[in-house]
Amino acid sequence: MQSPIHVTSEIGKLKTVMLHRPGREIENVYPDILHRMLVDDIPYLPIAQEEHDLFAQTLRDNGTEVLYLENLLTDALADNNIKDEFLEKIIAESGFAGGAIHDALKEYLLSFSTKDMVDKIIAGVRKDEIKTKYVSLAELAEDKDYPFYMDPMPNAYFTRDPQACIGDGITINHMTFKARQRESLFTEYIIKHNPRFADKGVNVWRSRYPEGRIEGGDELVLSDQVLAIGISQRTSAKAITELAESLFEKSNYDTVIAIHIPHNHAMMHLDTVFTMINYDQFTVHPAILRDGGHVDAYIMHPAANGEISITHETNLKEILEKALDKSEIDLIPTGGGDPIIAPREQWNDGSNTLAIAPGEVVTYDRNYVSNDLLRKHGILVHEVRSSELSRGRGGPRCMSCPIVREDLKK
Ligand SMILES: NC(=[NH2+])NCCC[C@H](N)C(=O)O
Repeated sequence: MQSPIHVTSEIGKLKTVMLHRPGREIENVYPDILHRMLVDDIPYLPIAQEEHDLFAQTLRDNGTEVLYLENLLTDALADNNIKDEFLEKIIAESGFAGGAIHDALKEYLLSFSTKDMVDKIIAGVRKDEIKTKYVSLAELAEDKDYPFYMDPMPNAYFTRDPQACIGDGITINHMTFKARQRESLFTEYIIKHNPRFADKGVNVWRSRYPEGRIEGGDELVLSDQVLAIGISQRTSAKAITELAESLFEKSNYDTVIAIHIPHNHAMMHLDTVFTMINYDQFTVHPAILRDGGHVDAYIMHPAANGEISITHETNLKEILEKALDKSEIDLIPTGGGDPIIAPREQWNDGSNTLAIAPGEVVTYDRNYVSNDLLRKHGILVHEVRSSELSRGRGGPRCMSCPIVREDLKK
């Protein structure tokens, strides 16, 4: 049976992608919680939606089927028992496993249609929206000034991170910060219960329950055998080891390249500093390279008795040439490597390109220096508007989760 998931590279023609159109969750962010919500500013919602619609249209115009997370989840919850089970879990993961607040939240959420309920869960539930049967101490005395029972999920439009499709399977991710951890429960229900995926033989390489932290922004599918992954603020060595073990045992993958990157907010994921855009071309933010183009990378392969061999290598070009069997790799520096332009454009996701076919990418219009340079290197660039979307600290790659890509010609 053909799996409904098929991603054997970062660059094969993008056939199906999952997005989330930003909604009311954006307007539930206010200055005091910016840090906790992992954003630096508050997008202006109507324009963010307009920009997002244009992004989705650019993908459709280029032959990509666009699926929306909110619709996939709604369809996954069509059966009332499953919907009930999901609600119990999401309310528990929001901090209320039982009690008066749990009961009131459940009753409130059940009063919506399933689609509106999904939108509401993403948007967040304010304390003044519900009435509890009796007043608990928690209600009276805990976080008195905090306005939410269920936090908004303003990062939901970065569909890249809660999961990642690799080969005919998926990792459903244990995300790092509380602000995003509930997002991958959506993926779990979509894979288990949406008719498009349920009982279709989708391999779950790693579920969201083991402790090690991992996010899709760190998972780069370089080929049908090679995965690159960031050791980053969001992805731990423990999770990478577990994923490598699972892939080596159950899939075609025999090489995992773990690349250590700085652990900070500007470079939270590998895809904020490094993306693949053609058979032999990559964008790279010069700040991750030491003199001579060196990084700290650990190359993992299966060894005898289910063990894993690890070698430490540092020359990024050579690592990629060897892993992809290319005689020459072209590393294109974000912002041309200029000491001001490079970090400025990287901050607004100048390295976060989404390849929609080999040598063809979608990027933010604001990163014009990087975009011009990509064109000089022969890349076809589709620019999308980015004034508001970029405020969430993610670009076209972060905003998209490829579900199906065409295989590359060998
Ligand atoms: N794949 C990515 N680079 N995603 C960016 C996610 C940005 C989001 N504000 C976060 O901190 O989680």
